[in-house]
Amino acid sequence: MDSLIQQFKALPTTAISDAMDGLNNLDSAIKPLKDEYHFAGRALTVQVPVGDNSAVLKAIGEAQAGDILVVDCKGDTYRAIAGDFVVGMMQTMEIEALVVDGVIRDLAAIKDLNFPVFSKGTTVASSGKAGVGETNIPISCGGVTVYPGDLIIGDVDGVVVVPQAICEEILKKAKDKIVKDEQRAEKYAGKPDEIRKYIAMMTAKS
Ligand SMILES: O=C([O-])CC(=O)C(=O)O
Repeated sequence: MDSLIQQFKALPTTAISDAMDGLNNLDSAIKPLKDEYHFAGRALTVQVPVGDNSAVLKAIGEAQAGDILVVDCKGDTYRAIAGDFVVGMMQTMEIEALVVDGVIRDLAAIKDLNFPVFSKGTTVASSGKAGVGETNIPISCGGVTVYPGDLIIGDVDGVVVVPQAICEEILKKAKDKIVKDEQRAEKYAGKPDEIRKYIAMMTAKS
């Protein structure tokens, strides 16, 4: 894992989101299958037509170790973009995580794999495999434009996308935000008088 990705992984998504004014987070309906999942990596983008996951298979074949598969399936929640077999292949090919604006199936078996999946939930129906769809193109996933190679970070609070061109700037802002949050917590924790002053300041009419 390169140093930039490692540094992003050390931060909570909330701080990264704050550094981007909350404007580049995926729809909050896209959640981790387990609370402890936390990933960071480069996006390998996938666009599929509703109900067909051929391009997901194509992406698994193209992936580099550490990639995050980010799938735009137009928010469809009827057909699964992957089950335990497809997710198992992602794990074997050293993909780091799957993020999809749709659903998966074989929930229990996927949880047993301990592979980070972030989705809108589960279904029973599988996808067709007609061979259409694209990889490595700009997509829209969960309301956010994702370009191949963008940084994508997910944890229990959600998923945030950092465009490649502003990675360094956002990393610094997110680190600064964490320091500020820590200083604020220290200033107010266990100090009712300070809290009253803070509330008065924040609610004063100008
Ligand atoms: O093959 C599929 O598309 C979905 C599936 O059932 C699996 O991955 O196990």
